[in-house]
Amino acid sequence: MQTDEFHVFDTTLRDGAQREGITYSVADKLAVARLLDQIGVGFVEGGWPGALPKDTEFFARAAAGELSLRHGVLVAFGATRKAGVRVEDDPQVRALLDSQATVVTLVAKSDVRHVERALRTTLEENLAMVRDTVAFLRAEGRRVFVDCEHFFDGYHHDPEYGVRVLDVAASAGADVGVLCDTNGGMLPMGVHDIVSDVRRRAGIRLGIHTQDDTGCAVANTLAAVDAGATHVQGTANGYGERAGNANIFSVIGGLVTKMGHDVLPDGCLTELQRVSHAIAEIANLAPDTHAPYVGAAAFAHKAGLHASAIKVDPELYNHLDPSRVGNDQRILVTEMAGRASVELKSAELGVDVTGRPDVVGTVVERVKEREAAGWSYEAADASFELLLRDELDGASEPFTVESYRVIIDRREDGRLVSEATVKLHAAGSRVISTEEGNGPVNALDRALRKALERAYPQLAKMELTDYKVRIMPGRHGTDAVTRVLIETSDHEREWTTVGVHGNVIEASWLALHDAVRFGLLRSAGSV
Ligand SMILES: CC(=O)SCCNC(=O)CCNC(=O)[C@H](O)C(C)(C)COP(=O)(O)OP(=O)(O)OC[C@H]1O[C@@H](n2cnc3c(N)ncnc32)[C@H](O)[C@@H]1OP(=O)(O)O
Ligand SMILES: CC(=O)C(=O)O
Repeated sequence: MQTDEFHVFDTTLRDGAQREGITYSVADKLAVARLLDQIGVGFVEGGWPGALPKDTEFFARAAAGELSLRHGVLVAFGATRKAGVRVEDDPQVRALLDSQATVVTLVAKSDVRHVERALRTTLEENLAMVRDTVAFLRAEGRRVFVDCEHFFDGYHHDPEYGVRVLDVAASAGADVGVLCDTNGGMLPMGVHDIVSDVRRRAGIRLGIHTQDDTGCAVANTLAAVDAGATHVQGTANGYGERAGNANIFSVIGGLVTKMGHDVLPDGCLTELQRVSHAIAEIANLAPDTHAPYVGAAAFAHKAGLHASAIKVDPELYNHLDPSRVGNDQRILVTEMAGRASVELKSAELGVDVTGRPDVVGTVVERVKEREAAGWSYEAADASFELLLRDELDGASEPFTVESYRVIIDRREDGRLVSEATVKLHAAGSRVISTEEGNGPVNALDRALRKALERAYPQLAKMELTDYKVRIMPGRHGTDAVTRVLIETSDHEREWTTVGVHGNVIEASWLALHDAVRFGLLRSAGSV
């Protein structure tokens, strides 16, 4: 359990689910809640029971034993009672009790314009709605947090009213008054000033909930903490309505590694990257490669000058040790590489280049020349490793190709039939193989594997899992070239290879050839 001194409150399953494009099933929600518990957040807001049938079911299944949180507690979200309705008669407030959540977050209006124009009630009735609902839930033994919607916008119009809402909530027994930047229009300086002022005037613990419409949600959250908020709300990967919410991983990263707030249980910080990616999978969204702290590129270095300093000390170009948040440093070898980049990349790949400055220099030059011609090694580690090993000691060739041929036959009925023939030498024999495929590259892939299967039965385990083609516009009067990236898997590991040529079939063949060659050398333990 976290201490109560500082709350990390996650709303991935409530506000995060308001992101366009996300639709969780109940099973998804249970899985996300378990993942959030693995990073040790103190509060997991599960949804709005009574408003969404799925959320009602989620709380019922959680209460029936399908969810047991080790670090945090489950929170139900709902609104204050309706205007003019007795709290005990409000079915949505009843649904909050029925959810069996021990903590409830109530959204309350704290901007006079919203009270008058959206709720269409009086300022006094809105205060009574807050008071009645908090007191009712407290009397039923629930812990209550109050999300003050549009607090910052409301403060600009009437700095007194929001504080009155907070005071009413506190006197009715609420634990936290959460200042919400609902429209997400704030900047950190304004958040800091307002939180500081409210902290002096309101008699309740303050929380912060920010949206990312100015791109400042995380900064606004940290500014609020600096000004005295001790409860932060955010969502996994910043998912949320419109531009999203404060990314909880960045907020936690900032709090723990920059501001000295030890807000997670021991051992949880290193789970950040894994949990971020696992939640992206469940949300059916690609993980953001460039996300701070947890993105695959968050500690990836492309510039040669960065690498040369990192070689001396990784701290010189990293804002923190990536392993603290479960991430890794990566060196990218591209046209921007220098000798240090190749040395560090070689070490990362387990290739010893000590005492071979000649090889390092040649590889730098070859990569620069090839990238100028349209190649790209930053996503094709396997092709880079082959290039490096070929320069170092001439990595062995498990097979040599004599020729290949591809035919595309458009039949009278409109059917397209692709057929490829590959002639090669492997394990002392000359082999000729012909295969059909659903396209020319598929036919080539099948013919190549067929030709090699007797010599290398392990090829049966390898499969082409991704194929990307990009036309690179010609430069300085040269023709356009095609770049092909192929991802291959042997069900234990994936590797990516690249091929570039003016002809798409040859570009594909080069990438395919590297893919199979790398796979065979890997299975032989040579790479
Ligand atoms: C800032 C935020 O993101 S808060 C979270 C927002 N999340 C969601 O809206 C997702 C779930 N929402 C829903 O399922 C639906 O919108 C519901 C069930 C909440 C409401 O559905 P309906 O009652 O059909 O919606 P409708 O738009 O007609 O009315 C909303 C009512 O809530 C009232 N209301 C709005 N905010 C509050 C509040 N903080 N406290 C009390 N009542 C409120 C409105 O005045 C309106 O009252 P009325 O019925 O007397 O006119
Ligand atoms: C409560 C909430 O989600 C908001 O005000 O943005």
